[in-house]
Amino acid sequence: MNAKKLAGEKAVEFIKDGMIVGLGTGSTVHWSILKLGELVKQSLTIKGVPTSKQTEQLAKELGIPLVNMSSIEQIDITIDGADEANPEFELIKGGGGALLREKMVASISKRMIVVMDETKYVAHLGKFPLPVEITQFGWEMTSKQVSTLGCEPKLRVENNLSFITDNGNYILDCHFGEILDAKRLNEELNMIPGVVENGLFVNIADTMVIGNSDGHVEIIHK
Ligand SMILES: O=C(CO)[C@H](O)[C@H](O)COP(=O)(O)O
Repeated sequence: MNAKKLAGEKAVEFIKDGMIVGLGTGSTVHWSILKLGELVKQSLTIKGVPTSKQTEQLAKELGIPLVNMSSIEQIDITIDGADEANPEFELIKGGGGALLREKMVASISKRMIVVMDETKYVAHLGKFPLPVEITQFGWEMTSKQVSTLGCEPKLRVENNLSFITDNGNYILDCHFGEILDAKRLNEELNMIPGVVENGLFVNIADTMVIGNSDGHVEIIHK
């Protein structure tokens, strides 16, 4: 059983006619977007707010009408994946590099539904290195300052080149070990000049849809 597909498709059951829907990024929410595309072709009327260029392109190909963030006040529901989630509904996101737009979209959503397979649901965050988006300008200095919080930041590289986000920034992947105070680390990271945003989502998600390889789907509400 494809656990990501199970979770991704299940989450779409929360979407109702007329909603503005935040469209996350990644291989799990991909299934949600495909399903939404199918439903839109039938009769569902929604407007999507994409969290990355990749998602924007997919939504356009599927005929999902899109709306610009700047022309709306609020999003009804955002569906997005996560790299890790704990029972406190705290997340690490940004494995795909879309964390800034993902956090902006989720932060104006009445509800954020996280879709994942069971391997992402963990007791403590921190096995997955925390992505931190930083400006290209002065990145070495920013990296040094991030390291003082207790990690060895690694500049993300793709195809032998520095990875560049949709916003023109770099990503540091930061292994902090077990993150016991996500709220504090989130605040401390974002206080560093040069840090644009980090992948910790605290007090944002309210529903988790977890697909299991044995075929069952668990839905947990905050
Ligand atoms: O945060 C993300 C992208 O920035 C993704 O949601 C996260 O990496 C999970 O991806 P996937 O569903 O492919 O495992």
